[in-house]
Amino acid sequence: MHLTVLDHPLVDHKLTVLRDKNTPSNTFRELISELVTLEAYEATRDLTVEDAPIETPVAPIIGKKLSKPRPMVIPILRAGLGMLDGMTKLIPTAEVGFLGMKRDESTLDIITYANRLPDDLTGRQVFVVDPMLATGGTLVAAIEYLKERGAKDVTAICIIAAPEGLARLKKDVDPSIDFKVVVCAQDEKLNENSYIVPGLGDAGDRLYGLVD
Ligand SMILES: O=P(O)(O)OC[C@H]1O[C@H](OP(=O)(O)OP(=O)(O)O)[C@H](O)[C@@H]1O
Ligand SMILES: O=c1cc[nH]c(=O)[nH]1
Ligand SMILES: [Mg+2]
Repeated sequence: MHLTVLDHPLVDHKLTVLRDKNTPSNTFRELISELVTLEAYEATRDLTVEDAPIETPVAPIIGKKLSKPRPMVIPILRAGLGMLDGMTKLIPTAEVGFLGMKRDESTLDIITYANRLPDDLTGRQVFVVDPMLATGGTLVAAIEYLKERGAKDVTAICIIAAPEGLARLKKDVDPSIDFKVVVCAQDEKLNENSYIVPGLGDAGDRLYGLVD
């Protein structure tokens, strides 16, 4: 597993406003979108490209374009949906799949309630987006799901990670997968309810409000 923690003053500034409990939902959504675009710039360094001959108004050149198959972006619902438009702004040709997963807050079991993904992910560069990496249970389950469909190149883009979740990914993600993680910050720890400290609270609730 290869971990990148962004180190940039704009990221620090936006993340601080995002964490603030007084930041309203509309600003929170905008900041998530801006942060993921900055992360995506870093996370997409290894996208494969191929030669693309074109003519500028002045001369012919061999440029570069993204190779096929197109990259796949997979938000983990609900909170991951808040990161989708920031990703597709940067990679407008990406295909988008959806995974609906929810952590049972008392048992921490992962419930998968929706799946709209291609059956075959062989040869695809896959980007999973979810703002919070807490115990790591959700991401481990998501990656296992993608592996069953043939994915071998997976990058997780999260806003905040807990050390406990990163350690779990290191231990539990199959080493045959080329697996990278990009985060804006690695926080201190999990609390007794497995929320990230200092974190930002419940990302899904702050984006979309409470449902239950
Ligand atoms: O690392 P873990 O301990 O598995 O926790 C992280 C998960 O918890 C949050 O989702 P949640 O289950 O709250 O669902 P929601 O997006 O619908 O709010 C978050 O968006 C991750 O998916
Ligand atoms: O701190 C946390 C942990 C899990 N899910 C969240 O939304 N926030
Ligand atoms: Mg939630």
